[in-house]
Amino acid sequence: MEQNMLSLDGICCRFGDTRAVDRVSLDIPAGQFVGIIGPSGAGKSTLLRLINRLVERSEGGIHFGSREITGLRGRALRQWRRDCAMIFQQFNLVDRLDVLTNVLVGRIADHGLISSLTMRFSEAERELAFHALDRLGMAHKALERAGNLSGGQQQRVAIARALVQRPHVMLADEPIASLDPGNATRVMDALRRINREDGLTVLVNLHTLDTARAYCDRIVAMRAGRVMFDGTARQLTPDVVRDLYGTDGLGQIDESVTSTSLRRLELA
Ligand SMILES: Nc1ncnc2c1ncn2[C@@H]1O[C@H](COP(=O)(O)OP(=O)(O)OP(=O)(O)O)[C@@H](O)[C@H]1O
Repeated sequence: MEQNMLSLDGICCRFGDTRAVDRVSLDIPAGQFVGIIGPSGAGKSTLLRLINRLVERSEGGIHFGSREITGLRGRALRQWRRDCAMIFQQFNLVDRLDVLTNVLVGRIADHGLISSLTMRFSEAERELAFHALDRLGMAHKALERAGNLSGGQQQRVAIARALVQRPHVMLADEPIASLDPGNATRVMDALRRINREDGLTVLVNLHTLDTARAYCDRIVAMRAGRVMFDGTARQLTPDVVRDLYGTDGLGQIDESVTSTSLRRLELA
């Protein structure tokens, strides 16, 4: 098995009668930048949460290289959660702490209880955190209160916090959904740069087709828990988009997949 290949094999997740994720199988090679698109309720968030075990699968398996993920417990599960860092639409920073300390929180999993509680970090860790901020163009804000930053800046700090975990996989659940276009571009650029420079696998849930087409090596489209399309941006033709979101047009399309982006696709 290819080292660090993330493999989902017939993975299912049910909530009562709802099949949030329904028999999804994907092989994601190390270093791929994968965008997951689809209408609201398609199962995109649940898929990412299954991978990092925030929700449990009903059926199927997940492997990372030779490691079987769905059975991990205790220490091994904590290690896996470090290996696949997650970032969210809400940046989840501690507003009243400074930016550097927020990034250092990403190291806490490596600490014992006492040093975590007192938040004592080594000089090497502080340097690591500072370096991560620098890569995201945020080093100059290191000592500022996190709550004073803009949304885009907070999301870049959240990415820096994820990076100091030294993950192999980055799971990003709608990381730009609450950002203006300029900040959305800065965050997506940062994710792609890290993906290219570190060979980090990135799975990102996106609401806009244009962004998925611009950034992703591979686009996976979901509807009603199933994978309806898996291919490159070039293969995601207007016909495929219409099939995905329904022929009766924009009514079924998630509102942020705008008519403008669809029209642009049609003209392409
Ligand atoms: N914890 C839960 N309990 C019950 N149902 C859930 C839970 N989480 C998700 N669901 C349901 O599973 C389905 C898939 O939800 P999910 O959030 O994964 O979709 P999504 O594609 O990420 O949607 P969105 O783009 O709106 O965030 C939906 O029908 C949702 O209502």
